[in-house]
Amino acid sequence: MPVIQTEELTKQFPSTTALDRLTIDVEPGVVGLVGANGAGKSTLIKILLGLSSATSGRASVFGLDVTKDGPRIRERVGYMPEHDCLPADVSATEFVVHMARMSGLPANAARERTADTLRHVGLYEERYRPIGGYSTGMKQRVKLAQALVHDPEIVMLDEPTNGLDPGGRDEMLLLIRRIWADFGITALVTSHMLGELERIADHVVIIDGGTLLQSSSTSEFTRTSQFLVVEVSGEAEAVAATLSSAGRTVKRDGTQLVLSLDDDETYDAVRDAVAAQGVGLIRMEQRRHHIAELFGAERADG
Ligand SMILES: Nc1ncnc2c1ncn2[C@@H]1O[C@H](COP(=O)(O)OP(=O)(O)OP(=O)(O)O)[C@@H](O)[C@H]1O
Repeated sequence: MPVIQTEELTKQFPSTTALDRLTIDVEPGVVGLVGANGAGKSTLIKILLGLSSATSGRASVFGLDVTKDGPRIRERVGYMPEHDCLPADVSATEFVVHMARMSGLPANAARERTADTLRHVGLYEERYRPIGGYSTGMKQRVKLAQALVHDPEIVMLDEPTNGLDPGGRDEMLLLIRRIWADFGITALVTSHMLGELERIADHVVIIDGGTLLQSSSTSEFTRTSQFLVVEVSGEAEAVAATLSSAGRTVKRDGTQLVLSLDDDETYDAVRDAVAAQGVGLIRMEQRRHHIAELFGAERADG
């Protein structure tokens, strides 16, 4: 059963249509919600959480209507907001315990769950230091911890890698993947960076100007293309020349050769050319699409 469903969901602000008849189904797993700045990602999350109301259309979480069942939905959902919203002068432990208590956990359970969750996000050592002294990466982890502390069934994470350096981003992505893999908590993750979600998401929903561009499993997005990528240990130029003179269309891409996969004999042609040049064949495989290719390379890196 889908955990999130929307039907013709529309959100009209006075000067802009943030969501325009958006219809999506989200199945359990890690789900990437991708779109450029202003695409409508945060607006969708806020409607799902009952923080904002739709102009028209319907939305449900666990089959519960967001307009009628807000409190019951919020009991089962964790939310990590996009912007910095943490008090500087309290520790991670104090803050996350407070959020756990707000979710209805008794004092002892709140303390235990806080310790477990901060350990899970890698903040156990620093848990008694004031948040004001934390790095951006540590603050993002506190926000993630408060979203997880009441043991939700789904977490909605709005731009969790924002402001992080490449190492911090990788760590955050790994943590998100583990939320699903280790605890079975569905994660709806927004990002304007397509490449990073491709690495961790089971399913990707792409929106643009509030409308759905595509919703597919990640493997469907990254299906194989009609190009063969070849890497050789010796002189790639000579191999390329041999393939060209055998009538093959071949391009150099750095140290790799990329051939149009015209027919089954393409593989044999590569083996022959490699043998003729006396070089080693390191890799020969069908190239896969990257989700970012659908949108142009410039958006792939944010
Ligand atoms: N409270 C509001 N009042 C008026 N317009 C709004 C409001 N909130 C969002 N918008 C507009 O709705 C559109 C969608 O915004 P939204 O924040 O949902 O996009 P987003 O995909 O989350 O982008 P970002 O990553 O920049 O947050 C934008 O054009 C934005 O300016």
